[in-house]
Amino acid sequence: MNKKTLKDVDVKGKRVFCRVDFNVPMQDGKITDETRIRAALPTIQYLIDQGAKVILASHFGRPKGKVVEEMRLTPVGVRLSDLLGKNVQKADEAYGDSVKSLIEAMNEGDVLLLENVRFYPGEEKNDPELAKSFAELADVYVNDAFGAAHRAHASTEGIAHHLPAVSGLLMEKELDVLGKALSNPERPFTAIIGGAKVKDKIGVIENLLEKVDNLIIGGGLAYTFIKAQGHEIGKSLLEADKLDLANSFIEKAKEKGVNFYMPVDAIVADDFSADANSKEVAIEEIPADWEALDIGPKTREIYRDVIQKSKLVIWNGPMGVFEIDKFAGGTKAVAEALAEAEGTYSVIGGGDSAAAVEKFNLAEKMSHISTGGGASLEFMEGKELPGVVALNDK
Ligand SMILES: Nc1ncnc2c1ncn2[C@@H]1O[C@H](COP(=O)(O)OP(=O)(O)OP(=O)(O)O)[C@@H](O)[C@H]1O
Ligand SMILES: O=C(O)[C@H](O)COP(=O)(O)O
Repeated sequence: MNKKTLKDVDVKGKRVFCRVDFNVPMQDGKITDETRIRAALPTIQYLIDQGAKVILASHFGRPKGKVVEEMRLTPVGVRLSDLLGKNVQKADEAYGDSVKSLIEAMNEGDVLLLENVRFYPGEEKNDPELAKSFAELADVYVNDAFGAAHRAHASTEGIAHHLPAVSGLLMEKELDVLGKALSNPERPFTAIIGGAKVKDKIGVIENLLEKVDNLIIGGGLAYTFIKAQGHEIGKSLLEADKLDLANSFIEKAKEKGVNFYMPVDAIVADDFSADANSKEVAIEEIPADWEALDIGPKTREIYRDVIQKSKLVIWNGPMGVFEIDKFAGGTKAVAEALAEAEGTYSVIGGGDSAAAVEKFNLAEKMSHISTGGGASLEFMEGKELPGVVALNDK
């Protein structure tokens, strides 16, 4: 990476504004998945050990520039204190005099968690005044929020123009793993693309077709490809305006010598629900009134085989409606194939695929699970991430 990292600056005794992504799933005030908090610990612990005054900032949810009581970072602060084994002070605001006084009282190695930065309208607008107000709090800026690096906001981009700005350890690791995979992949290199819509994956498919040896398609978006190839798909998800695009991807794969894999069978259901009737059918035999909600057993075998022969696999998007057990088998089969494949480096591109791997208790078996959903997707599209671009060059 050509950007400065935490190891390139001296933070002893300095006030460090450290942007993290503590946007964790929460239900009734309880954190339901703390992966992102744990992923930020190495940077926070490093700053503590170096004797920095650690000022943590994060967004949470989408409060749209207003204070929303349920979106305060208080529960995150409590959990972070437990995980660090030391007191984390929680501010009720994210800048201004009250915050400055709290910082003045800090000793080296102390940790302060600011309030949700999205309570201020200037955050998402990347308001230069708000960026300055954040910068006034500190001597050094560390961006460890890979999950929010695709957003050009005041705490992810604007602030970097006012302070020495470096990446944190998580940011560095994410960029290293994903960057190496895309620029210098071990081969055979396979991408597995699933999820609901073709629309969301156009850029990723386009970019990956230039790089991979195998492209595997699954999930709801697969049925637009199946329809484009002339098969009836019943009530399965269809984006009628993407049929030509789907065919152009298949053509491009042929031209590039990329093996393009689509489902050969499916689990179809007469309703989108847990108690629907369901059955296995060949892909050319999806009944008119049924919808395909998962890849079938023959497809799973083919995909497993490709995975096992790959040296590197990037996976983004589930193979079926994995939230419903009946239609989780295809996603689980892919996760298991990745877990069992020896000598295969597996990169999970965040979001729903990461949630699926967690659900099947296979997270430990993956080589790298990205903490970014949208951010990893944009990275895989080949886009530059504003939160990274703004950091100081080496
Ligand atoms: N065959 C299908 N029919 C309908 N919905 C499907 C099908 N397969 C998968 N899905 C749904 O697609 C959703 C995931 O798609 P989505 O594109 O939102 O996620 P993703 O690709 O993981 O992206 P992100 O990283 O942003 O979370 C899941 O909720 C899943 O139930
Ligand atoms: O959850 C995420 O993908 C990041 O925290 C970014 O959140 P956002 O999509 O609300 O900007």
